[in-house]
Amino acid sequence: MFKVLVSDPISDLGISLLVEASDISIDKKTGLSEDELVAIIGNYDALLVRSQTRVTERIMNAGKQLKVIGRAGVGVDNIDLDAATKRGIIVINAPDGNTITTCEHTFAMMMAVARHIPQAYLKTVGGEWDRKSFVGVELRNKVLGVLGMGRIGSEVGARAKAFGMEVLGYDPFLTEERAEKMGVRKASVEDIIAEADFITVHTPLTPETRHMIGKEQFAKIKKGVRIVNCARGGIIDEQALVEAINAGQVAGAAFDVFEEEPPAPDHPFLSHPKIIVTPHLGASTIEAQENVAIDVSEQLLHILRGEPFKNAVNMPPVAADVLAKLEPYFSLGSKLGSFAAQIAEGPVKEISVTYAGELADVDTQQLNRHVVAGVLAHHLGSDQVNVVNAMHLAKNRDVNVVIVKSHASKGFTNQVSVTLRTDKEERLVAGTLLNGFGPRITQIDKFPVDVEPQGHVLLISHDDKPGIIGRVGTLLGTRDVNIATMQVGRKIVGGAAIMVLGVDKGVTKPILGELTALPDLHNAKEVQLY
Ligand SMILES: NC(=O)C1=CN([C@@H]2O[C@H](COP(=O)(O)OP(=O)(O)OC[C@H]3O[C@@H](n4cnc5c(N)ncnc54)[C@H](O)[C@@H]3O)[C@@H](O)[C@H]2O)C=CC1
Ligand SMILES: O=C(O)C(=O)COP(=O)(O)O
Repeated sequence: MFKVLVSDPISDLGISLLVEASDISIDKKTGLSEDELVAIIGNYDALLVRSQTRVTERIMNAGKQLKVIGRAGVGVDNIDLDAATKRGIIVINAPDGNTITTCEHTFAMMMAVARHIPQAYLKTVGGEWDRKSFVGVELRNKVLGVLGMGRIGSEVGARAKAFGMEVLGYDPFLTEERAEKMGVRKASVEDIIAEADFITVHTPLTPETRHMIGKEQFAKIKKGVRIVNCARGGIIDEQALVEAINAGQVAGAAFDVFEEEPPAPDHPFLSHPKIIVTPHLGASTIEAQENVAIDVSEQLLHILRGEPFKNAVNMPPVAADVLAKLEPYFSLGSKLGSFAAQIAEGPVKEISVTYAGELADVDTQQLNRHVVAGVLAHHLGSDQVNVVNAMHLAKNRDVNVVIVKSHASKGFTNQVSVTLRTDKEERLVAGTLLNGFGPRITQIDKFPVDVEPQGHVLLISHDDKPGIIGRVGTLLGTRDVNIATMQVGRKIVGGAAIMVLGVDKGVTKPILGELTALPDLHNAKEVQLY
């Protein structure tokens, strides 16, 4: 049974998939402090949050069983991603489900600031009939500057055109071609500062976007501009904005998000007549909350059940068609890595993975991680290593990872070869997926073999001499070790050879010692593959 903690208000309907799953038990505990979370997180396999819960390194360290953190929404700035990656905790989000809702909130805010709706409402319900103070402006024929033309920014741009606005878009990834397709003018931040009557920001908060509009920009900004922020507090310098409004440079602002949430009671925005605010409501519609909760619940289930999943925030993205090609190789890849790690002596310096055949043309990043995780799990423990932290751990330990692609496949449609270089030796284990037979180890060092990578495997190196198979069989028999399968590999008659035995149970160190002491036998190692 997997235990999931929901620590922010998340749509019940959206998480019904989890509620109904027989292998999941859910606890909902919202509004917990960091200390309270630290005290209970050790019981949970997954944590589901929105933006309120700050998922700190302390919480993750206490979450000994924590495998996945699900963010029902876009921004993951409330989650310490580095700490999650280090600990191998997968972080997923639901980036698509609240795009339209947040775009619509941006328009609600833009129109509200253009027509002074909140201020007029307050006066009217207070008993005043003031029609003079609230003369607004039209959106039509105005220039809208959109900083950040991602999911939400693009939707805002598209709708702004319906209002008759001219849209200037700035985004480091906005090409001339895409801008043209969207009917948007590709612009620089400077163009937008100089020309826009309304500016709306839709970027994440990063060191680069922090105070993207600050003192310097306000000094040059078009007089009378109105500014909307439904993305993240801090993209616009709050203090500089207040000064620019007070100086008459900026006509008004509408903010859904704050540098610190909730803002302190004496935050200047809360009492400013020209600034309207909402309490981070951008994603708060019934539809968006259902969408994001469904998306994140689906992914969470896959991850907890050990099924392949598409995207994680702390892993490189992989396209569905690429995933379909790679997925069958995940288990083979980690077993090859594990096999190689178990036979190689000495600390690993380099993991070299060669993909031959059709895999040579596929983006194998995800598969690389499975191989590397397989190698490292042998040394660091399978509970410590997974596909999220494998590359990070390798780098931290100065283990070089080399990926080689080759179209020569030695007769197999695809072959994955893992070579480990330690400070003592170099070992190679290669394998393939055989149609109808599943994964197979096809080569160990220079010897071709055909071995199912499963269970307990004995790898014996010996001289190719008559009688050796009998001696090994007899010794194992007298020690009550049943041989299920046997393969011998040699390059030349009478030369060096290997024997690969599938055995029904683990072989103890003393038995391995006895095997090694047999005449013409050089080494015996047990490899466990699960
Ligand atoms: N108020 C709310 O409740 C909500 C807020 N958000 C926030 O809205 C923002 C946008 O969300 P999405 O559109 O879904 O994200 P997105 O990732 O689709 O778009 C962000 C865009 O910002 C661009 N960008 C990055 N650095 C930039 C820079 N220095 N200058 C200009 N553009 C830059 C990126 O290239 C990307 O195209 C995020 O910060 C997200 O957390 C999202 C949903 C709800
Ligand atoms: O999805 C986002 O980035 C948001 O900011 C929405 O936050 P929320 O889920 O409403 O706390």
